[in-house]
Parts: sequence; C-alpha cells; structure tokens
Amino acid sequence: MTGTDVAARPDDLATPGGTAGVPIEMVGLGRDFGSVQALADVNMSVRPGEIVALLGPSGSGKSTLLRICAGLESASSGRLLFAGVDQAGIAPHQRDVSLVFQHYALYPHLSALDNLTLALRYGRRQPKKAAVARARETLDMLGIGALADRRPAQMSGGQRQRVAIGRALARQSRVVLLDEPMSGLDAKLRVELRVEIVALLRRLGSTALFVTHDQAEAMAVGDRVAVLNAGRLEQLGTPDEVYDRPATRFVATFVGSPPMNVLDGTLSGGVLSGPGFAVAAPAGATSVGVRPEGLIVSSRASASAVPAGDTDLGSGPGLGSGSGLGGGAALGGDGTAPADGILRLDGTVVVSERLGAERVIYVQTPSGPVAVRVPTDSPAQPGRSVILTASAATCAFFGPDGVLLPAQH
Ligand SMILES: Nc1ncnc2c1ncn2[C@@H]1O[C@H](COP(=O)(O)OP(=O)(O)OP(=O)(O)O)[C@@H](O)[C@H]1O
Repeated sequence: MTGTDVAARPDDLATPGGTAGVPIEMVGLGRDFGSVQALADVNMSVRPGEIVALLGPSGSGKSTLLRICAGLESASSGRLLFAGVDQAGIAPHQRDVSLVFQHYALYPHLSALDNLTLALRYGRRQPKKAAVARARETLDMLGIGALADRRPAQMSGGQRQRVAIGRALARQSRVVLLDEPMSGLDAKLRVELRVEIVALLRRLGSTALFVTHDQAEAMAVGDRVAVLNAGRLEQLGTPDEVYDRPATRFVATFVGSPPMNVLDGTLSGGVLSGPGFAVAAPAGATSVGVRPEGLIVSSRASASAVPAGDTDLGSGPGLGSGSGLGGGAALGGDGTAPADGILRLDGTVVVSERLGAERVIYVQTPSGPVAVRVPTDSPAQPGRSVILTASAATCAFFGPDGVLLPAQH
C-alpha cells in the first residue's frame, strides 16, 4: 500500500477537523479493454463524507472503477462528477484525491512524523507548525503516536502500513480511494486497523471508496456496500439491505459467511419444487434462497410424531422453536408439498464447524449441501438425519435472470 498523494490543492480548501468530502456521481460508467468489458453501465451516487465499500470477486472491476476516479484510467463511456464537476480531462494531480494502495512507499530516511509532515507541507502547502500538529494527531488516531520518531525500517509491516494510510488520509482530500489497503496484514490487525481508518475518515470528513474482496470487511467499513460482478453493479445498499434483501442471486451467494443457500426448482401451481424440496413461491420464481440462520433443524425420525418442541435441534429466528413441524402439520398429504408456504428439505448432517459463539452445520440434501447456523450445543452432529424447514417469510425468491422477486403477501 502506499499513501500516494495524487493531488495538491490550495490551502483554503483544507478545513482541519471539518468536512472535506464532496458528492461523487457516476452515470453509466463503462470501460472496455479490447474485448474485455471491465465496467458496464455503472450508476452510483455517493454522498459527501460517505464511505462506500466496493465489494466483488477478482476481476469484477473494482480497481478499474477506483482508477477512473483517480484519473489514472479513462472511462470508455459515461460520466464521473465530483461536486457536480465532470472529471473527464482533469489530470490526477488536479482532482484532489488521495490513493491508498496495497503496497506502501514511505521515504525510508524520514521518521513517521516527517513522512506525514512532508506530505502536508508540500502536498498541502501547510505551514510547518500546522503540518506537524496534524501529523501528530493523525499518528495518535492510528495508535502509533509513540512511533513518531522511528524510520520505516524500525517499524513492523503493520506499523508502516498505518503510517502510509495516515499520510494519505491526513491530507484531508475531497475524495479518498483505498484499494485493499490492509491486504497482507493478519486478521486481527485488519480488524483493528479498519476501525481506526473509519474513525479517521469520519473525523476528516472525506468521501471514500474502499475496495475489498472481503465481504465481512465491506460490511464493517461501508456506510453502503456496492457489490460488483463482471463489471456490473449488482446492488448498492446499506450492509443491512445487502444482507437482508439481496437484489440478485449473485449478491445473495457472495455476501454472508456462510452465504445464502440457493436451491433451483421448477414452478408449478404456485409451488417451486426441486430435488428433495418444495415451497410456495411467487410467479416467475426459479430458485429459492434461505440464510443459514433462517432454517430450523429437526430430527427426521420424530418429525411427524413428536411435539415440535421436543424435536427441534436448533433454530434460526425465522420460526419459533419447532413451530410448523408438530405432528407434521406443515406438510402436505404427500409429505413434500408445502402447506402454509413452508420450505422443507430432508438431509443428513455431514460437517459441523464451530465458529466462535455459534456452530454451522452442512446438511447433504438431494439439492446439494445446505448450511445451517445452530447453537453450539445443538445435537445436530455429523451422521444425523434431519429435516430442515423455513417459513416463506424468511425465503428469498429469484427469477431466471437472477433478480430478486417482490415478496409475497
Ligand atoms: N490495463 C488492462 N488491460 C486489459 N485488461 C484489463 C486492464 N485492467 C483491467 N483489465 C481487466 O478488466 C477486468 C477488471 O479488472 P479489475 O482489476 O478492475 O478487477 P478487480 O475487481 O479490481 O480485481 P482484483 O480483485 O483481482 O484486483 C479484468 O478482467 C481485468 O483482466
């Protein structure tokens, strides 16, 4: 990563402690590299001071979008506006943008403090006293105030990355662009540093685009998350919206750990059915999705005979404990067709993973493995035959184009 300072800007724009960020507008942005369509028709409005996480798999166009914003790449189509001003033809150094890359480049012969001070004095033309004060404050906020006098060689990799991030952010640019700024750091450090980066961005008020392929990081850092896939913006929403109402099947299966289970089926008479499952579904549905915490696990042997409360092996929030399973009340006459719109799937637990305060089990079903979040003390252990159920309200339905269908009422 580097705290590359792309631009200088006049001192009168620098407002210490104030809000520096500007609105960013992307209108139909596209970028082709020969036959490769790196970006296609991206539309996005980012509010001043907002942090938007750009999330997507490798090759989805995240870096290309960031480089267009920095002015290092030009768009093949569409428009990019900062504060209402079209950036086409505006050179990188005139955009007042700070870039933070994965690979930092600090001046090796300067202390941490001097690396920051230099950027502020010459990048921002700040007077020495003000620059030193801002540099010290930034280092303190990043938890490395005590290392101010050390040169890069006398710091750990994580500490050097903090200095580089501090150098880019201290300039309080109108727009801050971060491209996987924490890759290469261990998980604990990443979590610590992202909290500090967000705190610093909020303090400085810059509008920020933060590229990551780590969905947990995107959800933690972004006021909103922009999910990209093959150059297209699949969804722009708050972390809650993206998780609870994924706009597309791609988003549903990219966000969440484990992600949403999606089962393919055929719709007939208002019922979507596929290998081993059936559920009441809206017109046009070709697949049903359910989050791992939306499923209830019950013992197969007792599901149709024992009161629900006794058979529940661990439930998500979708249904009350075992409700809908008592005496097989939720099942249709043939044992698979849904009554009350309930999704039902039979399977066998094949894997049980302890994840901190919870457990995730993987159930092999005729439609493939299904992940279910259960309490740590759930008896649903590998080898156990189980029934999975979910209320229709906890299910998401997608059409043949992968787009979320409106909820049924
Ligand atoms: N200069 C270039 N010339 C040709 N193709 C390019 C160029 N830059 C990017 N691409 C292609 O554009 C697509 C998007 O690349 P981009 O680097 O923006 O993706 P990304 O989401 O940032 O990926 P990663 O997470 O791996 O960095 C890819 O298919 C890539 O190969």
